[in-house]
Amino acid sequence: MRFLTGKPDYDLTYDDVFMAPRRSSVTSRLDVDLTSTDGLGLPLPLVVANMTAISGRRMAETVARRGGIAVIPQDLPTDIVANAIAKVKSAHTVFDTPLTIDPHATVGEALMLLPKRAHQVVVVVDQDGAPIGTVSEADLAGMDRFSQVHEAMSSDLTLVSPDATPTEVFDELSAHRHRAALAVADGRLVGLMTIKGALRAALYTPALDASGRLKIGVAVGISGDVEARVEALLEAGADVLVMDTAHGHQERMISAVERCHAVVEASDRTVPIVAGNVVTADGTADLIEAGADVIKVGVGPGAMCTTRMQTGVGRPQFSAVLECAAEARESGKSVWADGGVRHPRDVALALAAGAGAVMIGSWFAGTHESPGELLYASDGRPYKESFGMASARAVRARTRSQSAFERARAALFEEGISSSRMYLDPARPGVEDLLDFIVSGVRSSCTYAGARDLVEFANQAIVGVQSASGYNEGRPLHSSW
Ligand SMILES: NC(=O)C1=CN([C@@H]2O[C@H](COP(=O)(O)OP(=O)(O)OC[C@H]3O[C@@H](n4cnc5c(N)ncnc54)[C@H](OP(=O)(O)O)[C@@H]3O)[C@@H](O)[C@H]2O)C=CC1
Ligand SMILES: Nc1nc2c(ncn2[C@@H]2O[C@H](COP(=O)(O)O)[C@@H](O)[C@H]2O)c(=O)[nH]1
Repeated sequence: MRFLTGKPDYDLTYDDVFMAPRRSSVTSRLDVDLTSTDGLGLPLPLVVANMTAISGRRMAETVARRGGIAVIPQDLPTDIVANAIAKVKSAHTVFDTPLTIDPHATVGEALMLLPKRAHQVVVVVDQDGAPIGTVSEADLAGMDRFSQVHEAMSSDLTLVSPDATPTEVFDELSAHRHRAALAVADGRLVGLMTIKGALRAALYTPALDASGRLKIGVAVGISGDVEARVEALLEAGADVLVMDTAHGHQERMISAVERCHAVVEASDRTVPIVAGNVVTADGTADLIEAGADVIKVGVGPGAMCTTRMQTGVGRPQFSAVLECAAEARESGKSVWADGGVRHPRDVALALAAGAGAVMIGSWFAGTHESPGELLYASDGRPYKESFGMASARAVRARTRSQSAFERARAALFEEGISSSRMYLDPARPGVEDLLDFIVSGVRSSCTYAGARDLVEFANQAIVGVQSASGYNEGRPLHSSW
């Protein structure tokens, strides 16, 4: 990447910069290869942040099916994490995991299940797991909540083989005008695919491990028994270990990364270690020396973050990524740009600055796949609650096993928001809708830079610095002025 008119001597946020188009021989946005350049080779350079309100197993399997990866937060007990890993590893790599219900369950129960997946279908299965009907919101509308699901279900089903290609499923659904195809093996329901899902399955490549199962990452904090946690996570099948703390450039962290590295080296697994968060070349170099493969960059840009206001510490994210990525490259390593992403352009700019992948948290909180319950505001808008991992709420949960005194002391140091409403975008209520949105933006950015892949993109991007009015000029107007 080079600056259009020279590098300024102050630091820049994503909003401060723009990309200039340049001569290109890339004729189609579909010719761009978005494989991550962080050494993980993810087909999609996107990572779901290790935040309790955002990253659970539904999120993990959905994002991995489209080529990215989710990181399960460090606050969860290891046995629960192992269970989440097992579920994701057993999920179908092409078909969605269906929501299922007993025919004698109530309409109220079906209505509770529907928002759990963006495909908005619940499959009615018999005691042998065979599909006998489906219900959608339209089928349940106006029904008594205590009536039974079999009274509302539609039993005209599109059944396909789990080996059917996305194009075959697309054609079947178009022909039958059905919402979802049900994949059945040996009479049992094994997956579900909507028409949009079929299109996506044809366009995206899943992120798979060496055994052809979906990938998943897990975070490890620096408090507690790092070695025991890492050993257990390796055993459970985690594909990436993310050593994570607010101040990644501290000696306790460096020691934790060294110990994590030693456990991985002694195991029979080759699992990359991501460590952070830092925002300087020195921090990057120290974590790489300790054994990290990827450095997580970002102090204070996160939507749930109060660090900069509390402490004055942090760094504008574009400059932080640019500097840390350059430092990591010197050792053949890479960085994840973590936090502050609110538009597809921010992802493109992070990749232009040299990030190997981009980590997103809060933007994905307002989706069907985030772990929280779907709630409704007084104006009827659906939302999910989100909170920061350094908020009083998260600290209370993390310190559950400590003494009352230790908990009270820890609570003094909150650096995050305890409650925020992340509204579901009516046009993009599922995380895959957001992935489509981001991917189309980033593919297009690459072609403007004449880049066929993300290595070329980071080499060829030309970035300029803009004023606040320059940024505002680029914002669309949804009504006249
Ligand atoms: N990217 C960002 O800008 C930030 C991210 N976070 C996220 O919040 C989560 C919790 O992180 P964290 O608070 O580190 O929790 P941890 O539970 O991992 O604890 C951090 C440990 O480091 C010590 N420590 C020393 N200096 C600091 C410091 N300046 N900030 C925080 N801890 C310090 C703490 O000791 P003691 O309590 O005694 O001081 C504690 O023992 C993580 O997911 C992290 O990524 C949090 C803040 C900023
Ligand atoms: N200072 C804090 N930073 C936090 C907290 N919880 C999470 N985070 C960081 O934000 C990113 C995600 O950023 P987003 O803009 O996409 O939401 C996450 O990965 C952490 O690094 C917090 O409580 N305080």
